Amino acid sequence: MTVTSPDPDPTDALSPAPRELPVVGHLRFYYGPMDCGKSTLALQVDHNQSRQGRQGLRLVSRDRSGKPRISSRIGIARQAVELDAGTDLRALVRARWAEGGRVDYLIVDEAQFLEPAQVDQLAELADDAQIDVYCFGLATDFRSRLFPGAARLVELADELRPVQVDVLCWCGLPARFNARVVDGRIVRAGDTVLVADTAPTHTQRDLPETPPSATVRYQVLCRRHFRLGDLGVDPGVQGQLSFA
Ligand SMILES: Nc1ncnc2c1ncn2[C@@H]1O[C@H](COP(=O)(O)OP(=O)(O)O)[C@@H](O)[C@H]1O
Ligand SMILES: Cc1cn([C@H]2C[C@H](O)[C@@H](COP(=O)(O)O)O2)c(=O)[nH]c1=O
Repeated sequence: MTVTSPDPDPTDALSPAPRELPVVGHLRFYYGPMDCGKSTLALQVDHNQSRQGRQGLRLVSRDRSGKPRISSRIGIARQAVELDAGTDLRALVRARWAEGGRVDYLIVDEAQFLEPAQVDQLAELADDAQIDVYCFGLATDFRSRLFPGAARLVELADELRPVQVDVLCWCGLPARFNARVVDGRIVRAGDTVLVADTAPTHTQRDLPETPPSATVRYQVLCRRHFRLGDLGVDPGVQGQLSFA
């Protein structure tokens, strides 16, 4: 008796035997200059995840509002857990589990301020606890150097995604650089961390080599104008000129 095997499936040669893939979370870093919409995107991702019944935590470090929240200039804001340099992110997740909650995803805004070790903790949560981690933040500081937290994210993240919305330099070119402007002048030295907005605000503390209660703001520039330290015409003055 001859035994014939069933006709081979013509797709067999192309499809290897199905293999169970391990379930893992992903660590993603969405980055871009100030004012490009990172916090807006963070809140959109949170909204879309929770709408599908997934449970997550919103985390933030030093939001411009000075409050524990993720706030977007487009006008929306949500409460978040404030992180400091000593926060163990694995302990935060464990605490939520202990309360009987699930953690399917984490949203981390101002992720440039994370300690490198905290980024390692996020990678551990993605790999070992299958948590999807979405980080949003600046890549580079006012000297165009990678923030330590951003550098670690570049090293460890599964996906690096530049935020798609272009912010423009005063000359019209896309702006990737965040200049720090103190009392109207670009500065190149100082502390890495100085929380402020793109609109001028009075500093909360004295800055080295500047008068007390200076005004500080950030301005996004193209590489050429960042290199030259050329801030263009002050937008307020420009407005007065064009309507004069
Ligand atoms: N009134 C407005 N109408 C439309 N878009 C706005 C308005 N105000 C702010 N935005 C958008 O919000 C962006 C800033 O969003 P935000 O999430 O605060 O940025 P980031 O977190 O990257 O600093 C701006 O680049 C602009 O696209
Ligand atoms: C360039 C630069 C920025 N910062 C601060 C300023 C703001 O508080 C945040 C960035 O906020 P955004 O949501 O991206 O607008 O970071 C800083 O501390 N040091 C810097 O060099």
